[in-house]
Amino acid sequence: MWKELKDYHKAHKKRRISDLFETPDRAKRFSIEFDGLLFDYSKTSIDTQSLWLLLKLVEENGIPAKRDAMFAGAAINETENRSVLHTALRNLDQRPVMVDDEDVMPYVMDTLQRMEEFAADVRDGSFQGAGGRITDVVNVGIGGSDLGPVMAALALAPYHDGPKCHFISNIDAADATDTLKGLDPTTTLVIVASKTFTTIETLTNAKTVRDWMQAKVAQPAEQFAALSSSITKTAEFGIDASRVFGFEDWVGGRYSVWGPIGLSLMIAIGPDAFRQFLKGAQAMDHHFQTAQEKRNLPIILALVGLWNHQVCGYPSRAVLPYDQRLARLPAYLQQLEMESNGKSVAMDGTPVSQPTGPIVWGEPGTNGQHAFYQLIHQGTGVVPCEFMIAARCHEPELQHHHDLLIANCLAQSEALMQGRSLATARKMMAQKGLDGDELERQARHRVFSGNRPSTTLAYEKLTPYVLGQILALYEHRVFVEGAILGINSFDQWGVELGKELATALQPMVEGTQSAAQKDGSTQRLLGFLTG
Ligand SMILES: O=P(O)(O)OC[C@H]1O[C@](O)(CO)[C@@H](O)[C@@H]1O
Repeated sequence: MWKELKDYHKAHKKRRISDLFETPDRAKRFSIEFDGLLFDYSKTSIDTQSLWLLLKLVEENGIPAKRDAMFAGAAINETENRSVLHTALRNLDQRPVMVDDEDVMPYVMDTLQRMEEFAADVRDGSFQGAGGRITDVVNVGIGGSDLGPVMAALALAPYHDGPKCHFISNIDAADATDTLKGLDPTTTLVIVASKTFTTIETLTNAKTVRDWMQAKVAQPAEQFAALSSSITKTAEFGIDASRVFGFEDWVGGRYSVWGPIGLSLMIAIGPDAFRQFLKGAQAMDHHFQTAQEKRNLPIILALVGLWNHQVCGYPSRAVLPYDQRLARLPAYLQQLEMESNGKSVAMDGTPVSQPTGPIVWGEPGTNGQHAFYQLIHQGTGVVPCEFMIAARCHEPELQHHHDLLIANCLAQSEALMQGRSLATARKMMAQKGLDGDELERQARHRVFSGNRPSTTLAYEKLTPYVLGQILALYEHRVFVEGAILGINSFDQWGVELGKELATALQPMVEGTQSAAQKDGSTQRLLGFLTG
């Protein structure tokens, strides 16, 4: 099917997206409305025929069966022989989910209840620090043990009514130093978040925070909680089992915000709002499992991605939330998408036949407009843009800001599609009184080629429920893209080599081992940095 798709794209390369709107109901036919969301992909070059071909990819690759296998607990993470069951964490109906003939739901619900009880105790002051009621929570984690709660805590800022959340992730001492500055160790709760509890950044930071606390608190371990799948290692660190919230290896790090890794978020927004977050994701799970393929949001979002990257050959995609509180969403999606689908071999170990995941990047609008949009509009490459925007903001008294935000968001996708012709640019310059060569020269700088694809995901308001929907939508998009590409979206071997080499380099940096075996560049840099 790839060949048919590429041939079709080639044959219609010159056609403009704006011309596709000659079909009067295009905006309706190439959009999906579901549960308060509107996903518009009519401003892409996908037409009826290419959509049909793309849907064939879904059929040919057995996506419905693969999806059902994931939800049912099959070990689809074949390189680690693991099930992939982050969906179980938001399976609030408690439909049984079997792993090795055992229903995991009682464990999931028991952990959720323990988290809720602990969060309630922290929020109402039943759980106290040495200096009294907890005022601040510091989550120490990295990657999937950081990005989800960081992103969601910012996204849901209007719902915060608990202690303030802080996050330390980087091994750079600046992160711990700057985060702890101004915090009172006697009223701070530290959550050490690490699935494996072996990650060097997290363990180093956790020890540093413990030392910081030790100066003022006699028993710092009593103000520590842990989120991990290794109860042995958390015990070795000295954290009491009553404050350890576990999850199994069938929850991947970048898919883990729904369970214990979301504890800091739950403490900030409260257990009820956290349940709403889970409910939004659960609604998306249900939609993904039941909606017809061509009306299925994750499937269509995945197909748009495959069309733009694998078929049209655009190397990256930009995530552009017109929602300041989604400022960390691009970073979250970078891990979700690039750690999942940045692979070079198929499930069976043979080289892939298609390029795999694209580069994902982005920033919120309107800030991005005053930074990199120049390249998006007039650069030589095409960057498919994924806009996001809420119908309503949390600040009704500042509605005029939101009106401008909406106008800007819609203006960008319109400009990307329509562009500005040389004829129009010439007219503009003539109106300015230019003529001859100077008119021509100036006009050419003001041409926008247009015909650049974008999608827009519009939602009612950024509530916990909606955030849950959006994140689950993107998770399933990653799954569909990965399954169609035949790769394993749930391992991350590509991060291992760097970790191994860092461990080997440490004694060389400390000066206890010679670097003579290293390449010339590494030796010279080591000399400069440590000499
Ligand atoms: O939660 P852990 O085990 O500390 O791992 C943190 C992160 O490290 C990785 O394993 C690799 O960067 C991610 O997949 C994971 O989210």
